[in-house]
Amino acid sequence: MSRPKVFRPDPNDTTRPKRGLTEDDLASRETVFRDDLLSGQRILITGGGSGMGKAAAFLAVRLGASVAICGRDEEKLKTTQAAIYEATGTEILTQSTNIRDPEAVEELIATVHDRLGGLDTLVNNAGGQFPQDAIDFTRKGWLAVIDTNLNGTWWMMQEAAKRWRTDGTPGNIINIVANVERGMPQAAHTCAARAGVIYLSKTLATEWAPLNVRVNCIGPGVIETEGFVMYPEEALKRFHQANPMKQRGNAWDVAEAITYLASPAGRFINGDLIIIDGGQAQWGVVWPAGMPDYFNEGGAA
Ligand SMILES: CCCCCCCCCCC/C=C/C(=O)SCCNC(=O)CCNC(=O)[C@H](O)C(C)(C)COP(=O)(O)OP(=O)(O)OC[C@H]1O[C@@H](n2cnc3c(N)ncnc32)[C@H](O)[C@@H]1OP(=O)(O)O
Ligand SMILES: NC(=O)C1=CN([C@@H]2O[C@H](COP(=O)(O)OP(=O)(O)OC[C@H]3O[C@@H](n4cnc5c(N)ncnc54)[C@H](OP(=O)(O)O)[C@@H]3O)[C@@H](O)[C@H]2O)C=CC1
Repeated sequence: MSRPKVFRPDPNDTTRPKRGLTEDDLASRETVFRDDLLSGQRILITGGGSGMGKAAAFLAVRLGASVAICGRDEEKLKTTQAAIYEATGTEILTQSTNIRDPEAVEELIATVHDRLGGLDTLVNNAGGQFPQDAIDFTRKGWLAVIDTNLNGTWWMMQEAAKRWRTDGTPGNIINIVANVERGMPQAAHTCAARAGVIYLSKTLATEWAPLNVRVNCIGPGVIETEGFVMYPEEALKRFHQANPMKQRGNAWDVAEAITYLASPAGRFINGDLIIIDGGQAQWGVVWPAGMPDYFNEGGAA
């Protein structure tokens, strides 16, 4: 199998299909949850302008929550804000923020408290990576992925918790990570960062229990979203073949799990990792987009 050494998506390539759930889907898709399940809750979702974060924002608003979203791209945030308003008549709060910048994170948490009157649940969903063999990572590339997924998530968690401690109010943190239990070739940087977040979360679940702050992670498998643009078409054709259900998940699968943890049903769940991957971790090869020839020669186990 020929594998590109570097794949850089072209933002102007209009030939690639648009992936992920549409705004109409997000506005009307059936949910198992009660209409007012999150009524009164204030929820901040990082990376809420697209993909799973956007789905979680739509669902939370539909279930009565006050929602804030952030991301780097202001236009993306405004588009999502307008779509949610059109679907529900509810205005969400947006603030463009790079989670890698601790001062911007400080401002974001302060704004959310000022504008929503507090914060009940923080969903750290912002993140991502590019596919590359680890040996070829540049220093800048490695640092970009670690800084976003590990440091950025940490700045958010720490700032939210400091405010909860000062105010003496309870808190709930849900970190979206990835399914890294067996590693993932061509995504070693993200595996390192996500493993860091998982064990940070397990530790803080205990350390912050006296503050009445719960911390959990959700590990999605391959979930079809706008973020798929980071991967070549050839690789995308193979993703579902590495799954025993021969399917990809969708953003709603993850949005409903976030909702479960944000709701009173999650009250006694703390320090855990919920995997949503259709069983991929239990089966098959760890290369989501196919193996190099080395592993195929003579038949892989
Ligand atoms: C062949 C395919 C095999 C795939 C198998 C493995 C992976 C499967 C994983 C499947 C499950 C996970 C799926 C998802 O997560 S989908 C969601 C994806 N969404 C995103 O990733 C969006 C957010 N991502 C980003 O914003 C960026 O990737 C990044 C996290 C790096 C953000 O950094 P920044 O904004 O600083 O990025 P820059 O563009 O400035 O780049 C900084 C340096 O990083 C290196 N780089 C960046 N892109 C690539 C690339 N495509 N290939 C190689 N290296 C890259 C590079 O050193 C950049 O610096 P220079 O531009 O100066 O060279
Ligand atoms: N889809 C999948 O199969 C899987 C995804 N994941 C992870 O789930 C999360 C959501 O992914 P998904 O919805 O698929 O993809 P998207 O690319 O749609 O979402 C990623 C979001 O993160 C935001 N983001 C990235 N970097 C930063 C930053 N430095 N500061 C603030 N916001 C940032 C982006 O917004 P903006 O560009 O505006 O900054 C974007 O909205 C990501 O962490 C992803 O890596 C994990 C496993 C599998």
